[in-house]
Amino acid sequence: MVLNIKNISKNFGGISALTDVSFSIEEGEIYGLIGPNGAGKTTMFNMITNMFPPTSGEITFLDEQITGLKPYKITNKGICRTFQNIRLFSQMTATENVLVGGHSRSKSGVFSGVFGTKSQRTEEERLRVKAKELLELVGLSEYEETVSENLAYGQQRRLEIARALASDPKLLLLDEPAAGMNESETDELYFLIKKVQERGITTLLIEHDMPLVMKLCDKITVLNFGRKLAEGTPEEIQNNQMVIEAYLGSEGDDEIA
Ligand SMILES: Nc1ncnc2c1ncn2[C@@H]1O[C@H](COP(=O)(O)OP(=O)(O)OP(=O)(O)O)[C@@H](O)[C@H]1O
Repeated sequence: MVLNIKNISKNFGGISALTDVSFSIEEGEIYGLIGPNGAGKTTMFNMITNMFPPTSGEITFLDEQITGLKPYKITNKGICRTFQNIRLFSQMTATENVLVGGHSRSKSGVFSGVFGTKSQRTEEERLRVKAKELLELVGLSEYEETVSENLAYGQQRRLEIARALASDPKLLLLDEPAAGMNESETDELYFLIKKVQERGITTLLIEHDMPLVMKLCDKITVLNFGRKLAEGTPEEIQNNQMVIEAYLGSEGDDEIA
């Protein structure tokens, strides 16, 4: 088991964003976390990365308790995330953005290679080779030197994934990677996430694009009003009456079946 979420609750003042949610993810899975708007999905990512501590419950990553660890320590252990809104350094090139991701786990600082010791320069070189390889993986080889704000929307989203992969995660958390993408960009994203899986990386995916979720995920947990409503394979989830009703009653435009 890669990740075990055990009885996680989170209250923000009077709001219960999550109530007693448990699920676990096996190695190599693409695991979907879905639910209507405000269901608590991003809050769950914030619990896993400890942006905020849970009110109660425990999170175990590769048999080690990570609840309460500092976010950078959680990254160092091998969990990396992307955000709902693009958070690239808009004036930096694609390569530089990926290098920043790699440096978040490297021993040397971002620019130390320029002035630093031989071993730091070797490390810098290693990260550059890796950045090149990751840009190829996400289909951005042609854009290595392009300033990220000049990339198309779908390309920026793929660049974010390359940056997250630069820290060599064992678990990748993707928060609505297909948001705002057109159909061909979403198709490319599908193949990219599959390629990430082939590398042995486990993915936890928040996504509103139901056809993509159903095609991609091995298993899914559905949240509704901060509680776990259902868990199962895409087929089980699509046929679950409670899930269908939760989506029909929500104001979002997701369609579960
Ligand atoms: N930092 C915070 N402070 C106060 N309330 C918060 C905070 N973060 C989330 N919430 C509340 O917790 C609930 C769950 O929000 P969350 O963003 O986790 O939902 P979500 O499922 O990711 O929604 P969406 O699909 O719209 O992104 C909401 O009622 C939200 O207002």
